[in-house]
Amino acid sequence: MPSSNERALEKAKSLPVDGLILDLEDAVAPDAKATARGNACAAAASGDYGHREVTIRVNGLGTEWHDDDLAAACAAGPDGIVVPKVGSADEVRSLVTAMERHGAPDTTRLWAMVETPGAVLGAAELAAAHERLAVLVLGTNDLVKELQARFVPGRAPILTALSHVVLAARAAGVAVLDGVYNDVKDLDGFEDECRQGRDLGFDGKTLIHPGQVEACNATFAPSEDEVEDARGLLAAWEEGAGSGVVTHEGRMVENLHVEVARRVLATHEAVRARS
Ligand SMILES: CC(C)(COP(=O)(O)OP(=O)(O)OC[C@H]1O[C@@H](n2cnc3c(N)ncnc32)[C@H](O)[C@@H]1OP(=O)(O)O)[C@@H](O)C(=O)NCCC(=O)NCCSC(=O)C[C@H](O)C(=O)O
Ligand SMILES: [Mg+2]
Repeated sequence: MPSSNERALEKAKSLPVDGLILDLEDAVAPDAKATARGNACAAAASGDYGHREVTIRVNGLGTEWHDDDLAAACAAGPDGIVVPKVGSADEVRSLVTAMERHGAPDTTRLWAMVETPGAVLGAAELAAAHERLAVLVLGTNDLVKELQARFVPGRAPILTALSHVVLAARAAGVAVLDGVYNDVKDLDGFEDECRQGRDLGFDGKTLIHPGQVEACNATFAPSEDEVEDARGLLAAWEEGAGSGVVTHEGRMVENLHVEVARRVLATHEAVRARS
């Protein structure tokens, strides 16, 4: 959300979201940058956002605001500092060095936005560049712009890039969030895109409007059917204790499927505890 929008900052205290990105970059006009920076840092330091992870998206490397944004964000100590248009593993390492120089607490992780062709192509190295890097966030608006592609339902022009970044994140063991859906009035299209992101392996989706929260939560949380199926699969596995393979609902079950079922149930429990 734009950190210049005080009503949005207030509203976020009651939204059922896992995390907040308080933006200083593209959602904030140049003459509002300083006010937005002050708002975001005060919000991050306030402790008013409960369980929600609070992050600040600073302006990108090389912009006139980047150094001041980064210094202020490090002092505020949010859960994460989101840096847009990170281009390479070297940039990740120099960002971490700068965070340390500015005295960021260890609990403040780096979130890198992948939104240029170079970053997508180098995503594996970028994702593994430093242990302080915790999350990759797709910037699909910038990516479509840089590719000179078009927004189309189904996102065929950027599917290769989306999957490539999920592969890189999984290989490095960092989380990965899908990009935003711009048409805040088109809930059907939004739901389709959430489902696609979930199917591709994303951990979640970045949102731009409160009206998108419910559908996103419903898509990324395990459904009742998935939970039921996971419980049945674990029961079948326990019944067949000792054999390397059993069947559940006609499907082969091996220990890797047991791991998946346990993850489904753990996610379900985490969501239930939250709600
Ligand atoms: C998209 C919007 C400009 C729409 O704004 P608006 O028409 O004012 O929304 P509503 O009147 O429907 O708002 C209703 C209430 O909800 C609050 N609100 C609106 N948006 C948010 C939000 N993001 N977070 C929290 N609260 C929000 C309003 O204040 C209203 O509250 P109240 O009056 O008290 O009822 C607007 O939604 C918006 O600005 N969205 C965020 C835009 C943004 O953050 N952009 C940057 C991130 S996306 C990006 O950068 C992409 C990436 O880099 C890439 O390359 O892809
Ligand atoms: Mg962008």
